[in-house]
Amino acid sequence: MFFLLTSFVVVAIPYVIERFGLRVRFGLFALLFWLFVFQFVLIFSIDALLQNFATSMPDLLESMLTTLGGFAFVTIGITPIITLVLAAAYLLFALGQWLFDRDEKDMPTPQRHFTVAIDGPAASGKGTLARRIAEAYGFHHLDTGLTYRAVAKVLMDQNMPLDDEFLAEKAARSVDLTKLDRAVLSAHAVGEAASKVAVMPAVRRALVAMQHSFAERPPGAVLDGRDIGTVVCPDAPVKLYITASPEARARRRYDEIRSNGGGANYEEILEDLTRRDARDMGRTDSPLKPAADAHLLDTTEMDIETAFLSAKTLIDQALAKNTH
Ligand SMILES: Nc1ncnc2c1ncn2[C@@H]1O[C@H](COP(=O)(O)OP(=O)(O)OP(=O)(O)O)[C@@H](O)[C@H]1O
Ligand SMILES: Nc1ccn([C@H]2C[C@H](O)[C@@H](COP(=O)(O)O)O2)c(=O)n1
Repeated sequence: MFFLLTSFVVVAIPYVIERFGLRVRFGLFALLFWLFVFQFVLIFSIDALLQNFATSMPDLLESMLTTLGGFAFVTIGITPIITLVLAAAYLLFALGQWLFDRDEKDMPTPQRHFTVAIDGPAASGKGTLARRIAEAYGFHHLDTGLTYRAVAKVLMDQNMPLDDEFLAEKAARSVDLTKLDRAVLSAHAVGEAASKVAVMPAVRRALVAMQHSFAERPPGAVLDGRDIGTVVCPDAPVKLYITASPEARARRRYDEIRSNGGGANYEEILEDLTRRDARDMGRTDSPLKPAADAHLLDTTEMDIETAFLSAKTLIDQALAKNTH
């Protein structure tokens, strides 16, 4: 029993090395190895047998058998050598494969990215929420409204008309995402002009291309605007559509301007927001609307932190799905 068990373990050793050490499935090396051992033992046994047999024979027969034994040893003896060469070649091949696989595993996998798309009307709180999410998750943030404002600012600075699509497209192509100055671009007049240039398809095409590549930055990006979930990032795993009543939004904008030391008229702001909503929702190209799979978040009665916690639940769920 002990002999049987030991023999089994010895026989299994080359297979174990091959299967679990080099992670090769076939067991070819083990087969060649044992074939070699078998051939080797067989040849020596035949040779020894013939030599033994020959000594008990008359001289002539003995020399014939010895010659035959030697001849058999040389010719049949080649087969274990061939087997050995084959086994060695196969072992080298398997070793190479193992090293190659290991190198491939060590290679950095393409970096993953995660996109949060946020849309909504002016002053709904999407920018505030986007910044909060980006900060919490270490994601990049792009306020796409600033890109349209940047186009409008270029045209305004050069006294160019706001309805010339050719000039506006040229301005759009010159936008540098790293140089969007919120302080300069947040002026009321720039926002009004931005809403006008944003209706031009050529401008949108140029800006959407930039926004789309921004969305692919690892480890993740949060983009807020009007068409992020519908056009810029239709495959985003999390899409939020933020709303609030026009009155609540006008109140927030009013408070914002006042707290920055500016003068403001609530009625005028409300009127302005309503006009802006109509233009953003009514244009033909990429109108403001929730994507079919967007989560609606009405923040009229919701403070910033509660809005963030609602978004966080959705993002955490999507992130958990993404890693499985
Ligand atoms: N849930 C909220 N409750 C109260 N105030 C809020 C809330 N969310 C945002 N605000 C405030 O409302 C104002 C407008 O918010 P924000 O700039 O984020 O809106 P927006 O949708 O990005 O606007 P725009 O499209 O014009 O850039 C800010 O002063 C912000 O602090
Ligand atoms: N993805 C976007 C972002 C903005 N716009 C337009 C609509 C707005 O009237 C204007 C300025 O945006 P804000 O900075 O106020 O958010 O830009 C758009 O069409 N698409």
